[in-house]
Amino acid sequence: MPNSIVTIESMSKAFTMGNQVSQVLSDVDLKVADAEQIALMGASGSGKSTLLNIIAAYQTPDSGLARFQQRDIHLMSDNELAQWRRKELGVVFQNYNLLAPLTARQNIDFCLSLAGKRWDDWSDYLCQQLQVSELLDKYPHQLSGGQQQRIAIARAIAHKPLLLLADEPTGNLDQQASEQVMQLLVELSRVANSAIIMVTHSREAANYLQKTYTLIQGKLQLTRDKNSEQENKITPLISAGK
Ligand SMILES: Nc1ncnc2c1ncn2[C@@H]1O[C@H](COP(=O)(O)OP(=O)(O)OP(=O)(O)O)[C@@H](O)[C@H]1O
Repeated sequence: MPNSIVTIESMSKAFTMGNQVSQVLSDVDLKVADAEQIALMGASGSGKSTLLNIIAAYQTPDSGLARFQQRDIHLMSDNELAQWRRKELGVVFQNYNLLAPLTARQNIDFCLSLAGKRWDDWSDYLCQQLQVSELLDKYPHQLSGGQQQRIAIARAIAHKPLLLLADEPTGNLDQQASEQVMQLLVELSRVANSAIIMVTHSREAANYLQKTYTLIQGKLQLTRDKNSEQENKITPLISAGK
């Protein structure tokens, strides 16, 4: 049995707006093994980003626990959290979050230095694979949305994190660029033993990864497992076409 890098047990989260309570996550359990790659799917508003934010400790659950290896994520001190995020975590945010005063190269370099690393062959390689090598001296405002997204991906994986959390990393990309990103993420997982949890609306993107979990009415279900080639048919997520 491989070690779990992420363990989520009985996780629940609700949001209250006025007198309306919306139960977004309801007793969610999840185990992600070392170097395992999983896609998180589900309808818009089903709670995918909320789950990712809870794993990254940007949000706290109402109940349940989330562990990274043996550490309870929500019991880490601010200092431990900062060190963990710098060294072991990579995050691709939905809105990229590039630092505006820094060039693309400086954005990547900055995160590398926070992890105690320097620009190396892997940095060159992934910029080349993401087709951003020619864009490195530009500032975020000089880049298109898709270009910013690819820089954000490079920045999140340059230090070879043990865990990559990616919120729709191919959301703004054309098909060819999406395929390149997905191939690169699978390669990252292989060469750096990185686990990946990726939120996506794209079945094509999800199919690159080993498993797909789907959030439905607050519950998380395994809906695709490449290893066992077992598919639970959940309409309309999985088409009836043969
Ligand atoms: N801070 C908040 N306050 C109140 N409600 C929130 C908050 N954050 C999220 N929600 C609500 O929780 C639900 C889940 O949001 P979340 O962003 O996790 O969904 P999602 O599955 O990632 O959606 P999408 O695919 O559209 O990005 C939504 O109904 C959203 O309105």
